[in-house]
Amino acid sequence: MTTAVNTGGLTLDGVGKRFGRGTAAVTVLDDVAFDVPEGEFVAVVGPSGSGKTTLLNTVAGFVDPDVGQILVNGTPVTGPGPSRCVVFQEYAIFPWLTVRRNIEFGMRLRARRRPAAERRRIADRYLDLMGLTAFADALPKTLSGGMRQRVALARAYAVDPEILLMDEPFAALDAQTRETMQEALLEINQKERRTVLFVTHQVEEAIFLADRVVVMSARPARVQEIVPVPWRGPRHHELKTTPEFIELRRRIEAMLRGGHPTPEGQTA
Ligand SMILES: Nc1ncnc2c1ncn2[C@@H]1O[C@H](COP(=O)(O)OP(=O)(O)OP(=O)(O)O)[C@@H](O)[C@H]1O
Repeated sequence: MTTAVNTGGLTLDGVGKRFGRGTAAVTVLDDVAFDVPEGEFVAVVGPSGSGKTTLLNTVAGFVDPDVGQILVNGTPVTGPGPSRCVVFQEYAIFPWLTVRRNIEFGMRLRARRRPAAERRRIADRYLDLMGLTAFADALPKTLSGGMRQRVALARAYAVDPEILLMDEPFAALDAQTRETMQEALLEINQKERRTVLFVTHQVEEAIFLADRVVVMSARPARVQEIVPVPWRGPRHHELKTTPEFIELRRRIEAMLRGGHPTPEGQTA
């Protein structure tokens, strides 16, 4: 079964955010601007504490920017809404619901609510795509961390938002599970192209997953550079050990160590 995928484009237009007042005020985001065209996977990397989560939260509508605006398909974001769905680092799934019910739950909250039989069909599809069919009736506590994140991803895809937002979704997983999850995410996104904004600490993860990597400066976060990732089509972990990949990773890591915005006009 193929489903019409509900995807859209994202624009960040001069987004700025300060927290606190007076001498205690901290500017976290400064004139952040970039586009994520429909169906593109963009990863955001930046030094620790630079404002990556704040950036994602402004797109989610959890945090209001002080200046600038965020547009989803040309419509300004004024708060949280069904056009965007966030996958967090912690397993934001309900412990008292089975895997299937967790996946169906997100769909029940949508304004454009689908009939129960259709919700079930869609849940079946994502159970299958995320390798969860055998665990459909299991409770989350019986699952490993990786499997629980699979449920969170399946639920986000099933909700069918225009934009998927992911905030370090694999950070709590061990290295091997993290690699498996990266491949699982690439696979599902290969089958169903979505617009994704993915925040991560790991440059390697960003390059491996994304079409483009937005490199942020140290706080206040500005866009230092937007780096296109040259590989198209299916990616496998061996890619990470190729000279081209390692060179790109080193380049981005060097930018992060520099940590300061490039002069005006050089930002992408
Ligand atoms: N609600 C808030 N009130 C005040 N300060 C805040 C608030 N939210 C975030 N900050 C501050 O903004 C800065 C950026 O935080 P943020 O979590 O966005 O960075 P990050 O790049 O995601 O960090 P990390 O890489 O460590 O996860 C931090 O100094 C943080 O303390």
